[in-house]
Amino acid sequence: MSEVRLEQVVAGYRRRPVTAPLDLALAPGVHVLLGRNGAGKTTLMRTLAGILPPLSGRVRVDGTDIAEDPDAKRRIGMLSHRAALAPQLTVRDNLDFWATIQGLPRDERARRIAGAAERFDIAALLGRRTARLSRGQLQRADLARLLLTDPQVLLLDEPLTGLDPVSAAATRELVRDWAADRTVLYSTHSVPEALTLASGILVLKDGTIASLPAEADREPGFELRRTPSAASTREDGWTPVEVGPDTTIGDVVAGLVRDGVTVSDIRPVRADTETTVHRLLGGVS
Ligand SMILES: Nc1ncnc2c1ncn2[C@@H]1O[C@H](COP(=O)(O)OP(=O)(O)OP(=O)(O)O)[C@@H](O)[C@H]1O
Repeated sequence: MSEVRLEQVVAGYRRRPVTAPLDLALAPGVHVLLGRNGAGKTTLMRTLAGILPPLSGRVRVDGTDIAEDPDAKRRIGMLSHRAALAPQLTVRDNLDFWATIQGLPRDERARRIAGAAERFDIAALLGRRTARLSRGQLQRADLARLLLTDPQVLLLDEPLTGLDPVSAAATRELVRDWAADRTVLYSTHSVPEALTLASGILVLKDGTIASLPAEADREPGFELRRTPSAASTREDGWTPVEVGPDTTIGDVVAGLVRDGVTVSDIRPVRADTETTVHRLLGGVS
């Protein structure tokens, strides 16, 4: 089990910071990273993987700075949405090359490649050049590549993109299995996918990260029954009213009286997870 920690990490490119200084600790489990296009999810993941050096700050795995210790960096593996496999090489040569640069001896490489081929159902593809694989086949080969060295921290950048529903479901199952004893950071644009997988949801916006608050801490709101404006009433007869964090039920009633609105009932509610995620992403004001 490994923990990853960001300490005042600014992720970005030369002369172009993408994030503010970030502090974040990720324990084993699936942490889903959401953010609008261009928010910086890939940039952040590449920084966590040690592919892109942070403009400032440190990335630590189990307390060790990955910039100072190659063994700590090897505990992290990243799956990009563009596969990290050379198109002119066969799948077997790609896997063997990857295992070689990770320092595995020949016998061990052959053993692990055979195991990964079975696990990811790519035995029949080992002799094919990766340029000739379909998107889903390439994805499976890249997952096999990633898991050859059994990294304890997995960074998965939109791993289901382009997969058919059966392959997507199988990959989701794998992610759940891995997260039992590994730390997984998983980026996606799908809020429902995030909700089914995540033990924690992180939203990257304007260079900063917000964690989804626990249900009990969600922003409160109120619902009214039988308002005169039937058009804004939901099928169940209740109409949601959004309010600020300190608004009391008395404030809502006073507002209704002032506006001459009659209601038969009023009840406090808390925003559901999906609404809260959309609000954090900036889609709902
Ligand atoms: N190699 C690069 N050099 C300079 N800027 C880059 C580079 N790659 C990405 N950027 C910029 O960094 C910002 C963040 O991009 P990034 O790809 O990390 O966002 P993202 O959240 O992964 O987006 P998407 O959801 O569209 O994949 C964008 O403004 C992008 O233009």
